Amino acid sequence: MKKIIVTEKISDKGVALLKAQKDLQVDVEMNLSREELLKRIPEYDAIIVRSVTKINEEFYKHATNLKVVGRAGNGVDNIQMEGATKRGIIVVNTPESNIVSAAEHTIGLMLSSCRNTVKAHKMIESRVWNRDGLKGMELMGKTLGIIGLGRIGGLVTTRMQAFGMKVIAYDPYIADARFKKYNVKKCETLDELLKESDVITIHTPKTEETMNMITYKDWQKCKKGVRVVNCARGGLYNEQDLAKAIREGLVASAGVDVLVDEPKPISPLIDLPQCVLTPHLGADTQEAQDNVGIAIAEEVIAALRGEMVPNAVNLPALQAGELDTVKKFMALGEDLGKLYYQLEHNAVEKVEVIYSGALAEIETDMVTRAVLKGLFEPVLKERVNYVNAELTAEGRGVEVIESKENSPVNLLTVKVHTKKGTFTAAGNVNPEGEVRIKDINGYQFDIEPAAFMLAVNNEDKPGMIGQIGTLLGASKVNIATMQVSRNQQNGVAMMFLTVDSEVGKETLKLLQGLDGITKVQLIKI
Ligand SMILES: NC(=O)c1ccc[n+]([C@@H]2O[C@H](COP(=O)([O-])OP(=O)(O)OC[C@H]3O[C@@H](n4cnc5c(N)ncnc54)[C@H](O)[C@@H]3O)[C@@H](O)[C@H]2O)c1
Ligand SMILES: O=C(O)[C@H](O)COP(=O)(O)O
Repeated sequence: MKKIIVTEKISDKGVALLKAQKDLQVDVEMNLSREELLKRIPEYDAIIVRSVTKINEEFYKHATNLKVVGRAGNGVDNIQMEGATKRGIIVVNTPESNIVSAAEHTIGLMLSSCRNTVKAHKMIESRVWNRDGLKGMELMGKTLGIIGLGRIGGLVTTRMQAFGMKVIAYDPYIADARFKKYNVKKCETLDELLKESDVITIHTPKTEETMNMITYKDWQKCKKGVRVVNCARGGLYNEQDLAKAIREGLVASAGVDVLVDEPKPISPLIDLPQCVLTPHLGADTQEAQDNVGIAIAEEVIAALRGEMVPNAVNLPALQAGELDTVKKFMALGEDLGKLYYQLEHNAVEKVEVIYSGALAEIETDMVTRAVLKGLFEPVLKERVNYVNAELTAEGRGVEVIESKENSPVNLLTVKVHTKKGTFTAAGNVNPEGEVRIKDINGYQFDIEPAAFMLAVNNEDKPGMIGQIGTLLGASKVNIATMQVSRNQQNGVAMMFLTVDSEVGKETLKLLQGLDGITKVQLIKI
């Protein structure tokens, strides 16, 4: 039975969904110390975390059985991705599930910091009714600078346009079309945004590039009295520098949901009355947490069962509509890949994956990964999977070339190059949606892959089929299908059989000894 540990609070609905799975054991352990977690993690196949648990190299070294990291939320900066990928651990998150809550909280922080709401509340709490020093700033007509026009940046844009703000944005990684779609002026540089904005809101991920993106000298470039909101990640601006800029009046206010040292409540911003702070509450609404909990439960369950997961962070993204088509070609690619090491034993130097005809139109990245997974599986077993298939090839010095060909025929061809020659296998998915192997080393077939198959090379002469059938019959192996192919009369022919059960070593030896049989190999798919 696979085991999942949940180390941070996710919604009851998410936990209930996990617990409803009969083939999974779920442990919710929210108060484990780091030491306890590292001690227990070898038992688990999957872990579900939020933004606090650090999934780093130290963690992976202990997580010897781990297959899935589920991030119940959006940002994955607490998860070291390279470590997961090289170990074949799939990382899944729920990027869309809490973005509305995060956008609304951004706006809440913007309004409350621009209107001194918290300072005013504190005064009333101490029974003082005094409006002096509490004058705020209206947002209508002001310029809002959005750093990072992604999902949340986009939601904040449309909402603040409704407030009558002019929105400008800096995001060097997105196409101009997105700026147009949101009717937002594109800033070519961060400086341009800093100079023009009355209010700045940050919505980038935390990366090496975005850490400390805004420092003291940058606040000096801004309009005096600029306001800032950060509902993205702690550390995107330098907190010491922002505090200095606020104390000097360069920045009028800050709305802050995230701190660089969180969850420790340590920051120079905390003591400044111009700041409104919340303890990373952007995603903390009933709605977002229900969405996130259910979504992460579904994804982790699917990933543990080896199914395709739409939000796998360390796998290529697939659109919902593509998923079904791609899945079928992945099955074909994996089967073709699996043939090589079961039929040949030479070290692989290069793999070519050729997509012909309509296949060239599909999203091929996952299919190529499936070919590589299938190729290495007979020798590496479960150590290779879709996540680390490309890295596995690279690590073994295998060059991978993917190409697309115009052709009237739809075909997926895998060519495995070795010092001793090239092995070729090709196939397609027929109109009924069934996988078919069409060609092995130039021998034409139409084989429906099965769990147990026999590939036989034999002299092209009478009596070959009969001998094989008789021997397998005597060994109580039932033949499901049998196809014979040859390139030339009286040359070497190839037979391909699917059988209903495993063929024992003894039977294989007897088959190998039959007159005219040159090679017999058992293939397991
Ligand atoms: N406070 C919360 O509770 C909360 C909730 C959800 C998300 N978040 C955080 O909000 C942030 C945004 O989330 P999202 O879903 O909108 O992400 P997203 O990936 O949809 O958008 C991020 C955008 O930032 C841009 N970007 C990256 N580097 C940049 C740079 N150097 N300069 C300018 N732009 C850059 C990207 O091109 C992208 O368009 C993330 O950091 C996420 O972790 C916080
Ligand atoms: O990235 C996110 O989803 C938000 O920052 C929320 O983080 P949390 O799950 O720790 O609240």
